[in-house]
Amino acid sequence: MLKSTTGWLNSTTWRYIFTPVFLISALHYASPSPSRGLIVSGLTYLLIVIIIAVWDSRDAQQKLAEDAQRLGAVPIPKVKGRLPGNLDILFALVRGDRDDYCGEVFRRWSEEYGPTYNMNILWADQKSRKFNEMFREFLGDGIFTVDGDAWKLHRNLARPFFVKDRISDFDCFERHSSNLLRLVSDKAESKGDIDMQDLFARFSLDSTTDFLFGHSTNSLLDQYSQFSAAFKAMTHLGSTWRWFEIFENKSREPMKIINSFVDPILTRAVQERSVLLDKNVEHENFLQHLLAADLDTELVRDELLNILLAGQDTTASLLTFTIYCLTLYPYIAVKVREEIDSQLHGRPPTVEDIKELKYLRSCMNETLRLFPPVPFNIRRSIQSCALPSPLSKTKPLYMPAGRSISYSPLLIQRRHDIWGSNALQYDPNRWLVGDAKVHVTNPFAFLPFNGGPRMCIGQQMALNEVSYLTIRLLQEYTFEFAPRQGSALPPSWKASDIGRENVEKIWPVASLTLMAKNGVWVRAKRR
Ligand code: HEM
Repeated sequence: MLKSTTGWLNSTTWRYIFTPVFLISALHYASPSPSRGLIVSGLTYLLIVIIIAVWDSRDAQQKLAEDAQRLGAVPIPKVKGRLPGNLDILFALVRGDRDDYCGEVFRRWSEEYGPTYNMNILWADQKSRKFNEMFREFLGDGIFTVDGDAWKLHRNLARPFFVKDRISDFDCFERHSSNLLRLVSDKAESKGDIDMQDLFARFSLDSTTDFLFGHSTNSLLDQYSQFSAAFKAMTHLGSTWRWFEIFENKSREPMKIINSFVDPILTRAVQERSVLLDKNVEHENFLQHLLAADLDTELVRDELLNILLAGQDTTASLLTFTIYCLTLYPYIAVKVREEIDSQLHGRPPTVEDIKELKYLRSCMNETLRLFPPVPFNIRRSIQSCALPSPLSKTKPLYMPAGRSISYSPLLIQRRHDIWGSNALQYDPNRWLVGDAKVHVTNPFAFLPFNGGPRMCIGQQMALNEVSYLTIRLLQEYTFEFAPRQGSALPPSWKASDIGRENVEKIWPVASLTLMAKNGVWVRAKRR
């Protein structure tokens, strides 16, 4: 279990508030003049707090140094800013997020300090907050937001539903693919541009709700889908909105819309729960699977929203960047289409077909490598430990307990020392020969679905879903990139010899997932 360090009556409160206030009150009353007493008290308070803070900090540093020594580890290199508290580093982060290519600001620091560094903002390592504190209202307690034994319970409960038969429900993919193809067809006929990012977000919302609830949001059939907008709003509120909640609860309206979809389905399913408990009854969707496990209704609701969040944006992101890469490299699109045509001769794919389409899979892997849907991730150290040093000859790095550790699949998967001199090139062939071994020998070299025990549970389902829709699109259309007015890239990118700036036609940005700023606009032509 994770430690709780909060509580208003802890030793910090005593040291910084109660004790100084007690001393000051004593001084104040002992003083002959009230106004002089007030000034003396104020200054004394400040002095006491500074002394305690310095004392505490020295004490803490000493303890950390001893712990590091015990583990035979050295401190992680600290980024050296120019302003006190590394405030300029904080500003650089904000500026980088706004103006630079996704992750570029971190890449620059890694050139200076090595691949692992401590940003040391405001004189402190970043103490972490639990994910569920950030998304409490939206996600409650589900597989994504809980840790320890509670997580194991959720994982064991969910896993059996993600078996081959379930995740290969191509009828579900076909229903929503044909809705999407109809929209593409309309635009192809009118020679209009299409934002594929928007269509893919709706497609994955519709198919994932279908899979989870047995009811689809059908947002592809409704251009002004309220659910789609509300879900987007909730996932993008992230961690900061609570600070502004004093004036307005920004989650109230979107949550009302989300609940108006979820609650009636849940109520109906709960009424039919007794049927689901019969072992001979097959469960058609994840909601029924959870209800049959006799879970509390609120927990069922949380779990469904957790998995909807986990599966929707990520799948949409992979679809978006796959089509983007195929328009950016038309000669690769030609090869993928040839492979699809020779395997399928125009019919929709089966699971077995998808296994045979090795070049398509290589393209998806290459897209996941250069444009991982979760480009940044975060972990928390429960206890202090020694991390293996990325610079092999030095000692391991010391990680104190209770700290946030951010890592970037996007940067790791573009590293030349791991992926070779052509690391930045989109080269599906690397998955067919030689380099494919990289992620076998080092499972953390390629981690779009994460690694370790919390690895994505929906990986195979996502790969089936993305393959299915990509095949259906390529069977019927060719796609050309359509530059969009008002979404020009920074002029400096063309001349840049760093990263992929000079080849990109869209601006990849990181929200919770990787997206294209302003969308991915294409023109479709029927084959
Ligand atoms: C291309 C699509 C996808 C990508 C790239 C992806 C990626 C990831 C990543 C990186 C994690 C680890 C998150 C963390 O612990 O920090 C994760 C977890 C998870 N994913 Fe996916 N995911 C995808 C699709 C899906 C789908 C379609 C589903 C289900 C419908 C799903 C369900 C989950 C669940 C339930 C977890 C939490 C696992 C746990 O904590 O034990 N994902 N995914």
